Amino acid sequence: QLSSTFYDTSCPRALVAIKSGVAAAVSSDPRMGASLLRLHFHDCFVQGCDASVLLTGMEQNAGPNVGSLRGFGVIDNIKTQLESVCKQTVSCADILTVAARDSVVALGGPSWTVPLGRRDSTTASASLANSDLPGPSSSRSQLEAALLKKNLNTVDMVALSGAHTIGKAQCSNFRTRIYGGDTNINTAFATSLKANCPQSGGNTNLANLDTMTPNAFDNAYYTNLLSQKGLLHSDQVLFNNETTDNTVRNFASNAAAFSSAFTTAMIKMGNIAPLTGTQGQIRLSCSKVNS
Ligand code: HEM
Ligand SMILES: [Ca+2]
Ligand SMILES: [Ca+2]
Repeated sequence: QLSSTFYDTSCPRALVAIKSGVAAAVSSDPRMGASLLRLHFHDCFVQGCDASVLLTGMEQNAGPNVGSLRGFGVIDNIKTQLESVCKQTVSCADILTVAARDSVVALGGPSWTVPLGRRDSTTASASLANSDLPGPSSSRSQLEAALLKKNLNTVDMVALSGAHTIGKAQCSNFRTRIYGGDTNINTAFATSLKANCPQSGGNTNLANLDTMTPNAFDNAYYTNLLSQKGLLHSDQVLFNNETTDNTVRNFASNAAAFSSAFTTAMIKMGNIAPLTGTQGQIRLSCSKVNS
């Protein structure tokens, strides 16, 4: 059972330290907010929110993760600082969960209270990451199935995808979409993306997931979908003459509705299969299991 007051006596400075570590990192590199948010998502979907994604190797080498995840150094720095004030007390899984919330806040998004008390895994698995993380070419029903497997419903799915209001994606993840693979893409938008994402080569070249406000956590992601300017195939399937269209319209026109659905879904995602009590361990260093 997680509790928002978990560190109130054991490490009262924990939340402030995480917030200031995240704020410093995001102010020198706004994209870091996006990277930390994604790290938390990729953690929670594989074995639960247990910091398995932070262990060097293993899960980090899975398809959706390799050459793509960022932010490990920020988490390591925060952990080092917390170890100096509260020895072996604050888990890496909780640091990552709070850092995801603080990232959203640092980029102008909503805040919420984070339940705490997760412990850290002693294992990680690349094959589990490959099977449980949805990919950018997923259909809407594939996305729904991947989220349902984690007890997240369709509204949660549309809301969580709104995280793509910040951050970037590599050319290899949207090339098919802009070169005729999809018909539900704005022509001028596709043309503009081709300049930095050639048909061959340039696999790691980046484009903003939100073409309007890439460094602001707002509801512009949904407005983009209304004009077929979703960057990934898996973004545009949410607005494609389907049952999720009305939710997209609602979030595009009502920022408060999006904020409320997003915070609800983030808390649900943060509650996926945590290790608690005496399960797992409190790592001393987030990148490796205690020796
Ligand atoms: C619904 C299924 C999802 C799919 C298929 C998906 C897929 C992707 C892909 C392919 C990228 C680009 C990676 C790269 O090119 O290196 C990306 C980036 C990102 N994703 Fe997702 N994602 C999904 C859901 C989520 C969720 C639930 C969150 C968080 C709540 C999230 C947050 C992000 C962020 C913030 C970035 C940008 C990261 C950065 O700039 O470093 N995504 N996603
Ligand atoms: Ca995990
Ligand atoms: Ca935005």
